[in-house]
Amino acid sequence: MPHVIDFQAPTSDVRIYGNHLKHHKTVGELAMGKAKKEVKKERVINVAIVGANGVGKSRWAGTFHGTYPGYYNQWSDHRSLPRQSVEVDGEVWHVEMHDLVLKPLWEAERDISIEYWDSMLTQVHGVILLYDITDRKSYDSVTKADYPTILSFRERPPLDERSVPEANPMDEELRLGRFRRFGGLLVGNKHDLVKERPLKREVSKSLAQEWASMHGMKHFEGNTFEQKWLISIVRDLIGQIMKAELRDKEDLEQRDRYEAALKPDETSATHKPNGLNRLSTLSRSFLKMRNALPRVPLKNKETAPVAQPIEEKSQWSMFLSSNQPPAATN
Ligand SMILES: Nc1nc2c(ncn2[C@@H]2O[C@H](COP(=O)(O)OP(=O)(O)OP(=O)(O)O)[C@@H](O)[C@H]2O)c(=O)[nH]1
Repeated sequence: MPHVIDFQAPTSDVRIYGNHLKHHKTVGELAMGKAKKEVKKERVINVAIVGANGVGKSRWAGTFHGTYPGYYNQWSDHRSLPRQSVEVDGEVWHVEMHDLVLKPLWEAERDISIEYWDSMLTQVHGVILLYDITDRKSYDSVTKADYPTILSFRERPPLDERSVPEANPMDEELRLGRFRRFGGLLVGNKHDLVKERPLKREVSKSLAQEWASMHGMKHFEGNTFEQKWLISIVRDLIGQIMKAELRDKEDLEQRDRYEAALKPDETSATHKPNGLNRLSTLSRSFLKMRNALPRVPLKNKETAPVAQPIEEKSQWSMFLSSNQPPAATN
């Protein structure tokens, strides 16, 4: 699995969907007149902007990509989506923003293409949960329906494995593509409206902040007017993506160590798990120590003390065994 820490050399073309989404490439730019080669790390990532109709997703994506108020329609051709470059710590991240309405999914509409959603929701690196702060329903739907829907797609096995029950659920594809953590942000849009008329606010900031921190996310409020601000939000999201991938990497390494410990050792005649062989050094030194101790002969059966049965007494016996009152002490 590609990780942020471990950038790979370019291999193939960067297509839109599939694991190659996470493709990293390294480009070297030979600065004119300079002997030193300046290397910049680049990466293409996909971000989903999710929310109810009318919260401002298209405008958010359009302003972020610098195409608003031009035509922006993600349904027409995914391959023509623009990429916005965001620099974080000297690394360039080319971000593709996909504006998604998940309502047809959680309402289980019949004519939706599950393959599309499956590839989309399992492959995105980051998610912006967008709501309109003047519309409580939009907040409820993004937190109570959209977010759980995304999680449900990330957690289930790939479509092709669902039809093959005996497939190993932990194969390479699954290790890399599924169960991946993602970066997430909760963003309240149309803040300009409450600035002018505070009574229009339907979602309190503290409520949204609390929800976000409960789900390990950051929360922001703003509007879609300024590209600079939207880029700064995405920069934050990239930070979350990096953290998520680091945690995934740690999980995989831990699981690899665990699996390696359980693998049979080919050099040994008896197929002891590697873990036991590793332990054997420890157990050998323990045996050495034990053998070095002075030997105490074991008592045979006759000389060994015989355990005496404990006389069973009622818990009240101390009061009942004698009718004599305790002798007075002078
Ligand atoms: N006041 C204000 N209006 C906004 C803001 N962002 C978007 N809008 C307006 O909200 C309306 C809906 O915006 P869209 O970007 O089409 O919303 P959407 O979420 O893509 O809606 P659907 O395409 O129906 O899913 C438009 O009239 C936008 O101009 C904002 O930050 N402030």
